[in-house]
Amino acid sequence: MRERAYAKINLALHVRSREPDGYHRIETLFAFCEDGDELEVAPADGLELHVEGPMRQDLSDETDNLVLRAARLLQPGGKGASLRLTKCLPIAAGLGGGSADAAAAMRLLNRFWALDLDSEKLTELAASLGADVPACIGSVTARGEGRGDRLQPVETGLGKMPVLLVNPRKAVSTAAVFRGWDGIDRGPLPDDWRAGRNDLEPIALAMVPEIGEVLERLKAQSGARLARMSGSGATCFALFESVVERDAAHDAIAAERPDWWQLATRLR
Ligand SMILES: C[C@](O)(CO)[C@H](O)COP(=O)(O)OP(=O)(O)OC[C@H]1O[C@@H](n2ccc(N)nc2=O)[C@H](O)[C@@H]1O
Ligand SMILES: Nc1ncnc2c1ncn2[C@@H]1O[C@H](COP(=O)(O)OP(=O)(O)OP(=O)(O)O)[C@@H](O)[C@H]1O
Repeated sequence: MRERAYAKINLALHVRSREPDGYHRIETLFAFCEDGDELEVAPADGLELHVEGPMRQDLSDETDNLVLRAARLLQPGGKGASLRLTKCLPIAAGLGGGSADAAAAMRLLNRFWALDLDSEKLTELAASLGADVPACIGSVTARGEGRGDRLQPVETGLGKMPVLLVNPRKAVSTAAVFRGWDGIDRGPLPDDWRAGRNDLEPIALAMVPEIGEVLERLKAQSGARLARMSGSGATCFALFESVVERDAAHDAIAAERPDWWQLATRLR
């Protein structure tokens, strides 16, 4: 049995207020790409996790991996599972990689252990693992409020639009970026998300100047409809009218910055 952990992007993200517990109330539009990490499960006596894939080395201690935390959350007495995670998404990148892994583990183990939890129950349980995990359960385009965990599916009309993701290989701490918010509410997420913003973009950009260069290069590509940072960065995305234009952009950026991470994908 396997599940894919779909890469998350925030098409827009507005920060509205800081709560007394330090978390922030946001309004965001989540979208998901058809590619990401892969998770497989096989029978075992206890719980075990093996990590492989190109981004494996950037993950520290495996015991606090979100996949195992998700598994422990659902594990019924006496059941085991051997999980294999193929880590393709960069870590601390604004793509919700760990959150997508946790959500994929919950969907997978719900089937593997025949727990029969509906997606509403999974989404509710997911909130204890992180703000992005509930959205990653369904992995469909949705408006998120509160911490990003109050969800409303929306139809954007974007379909399976081609997407290019670019990360300058600089990890960004989500907590540090939120701490940099100046407390100014710049207004709600508009109905037309294109007219929105990512309020975390200027904060992350001040911490990682390369984000400016990524955005500049994406915006300069022919056919790029919109380029914006995702989540707390540093990954930025651009939407393209055609696969040909997306792939041309990928090749042009790879030629100029072979050191950057890129993923040519589509919205799911
Ligand atoms: C930036 C986003 O990715 C946008 O989708 C999310 O808001 C963050 O999602 P996440 O990484 O799953 O976040 P969590 O693991 O819950 O929180 C990491 C840290 O980010 C900060 N945090 C997160 C979410 C939120 N609404 N306000 C916050 O201030 C908190 O300091 C928290 O300790
Ligand atoms: N399976 C996992 N994949 C990635 N990170 C994990 C995983 N398990 C635990 N983590 C930890 O979670 C932290 C955040 O990683 P993640 O890649 O999910 O964040 P992100 O891409 O910044 O997400 P966001 O969109 O919220 O900004 C890292 O410090 C990492 O060590």
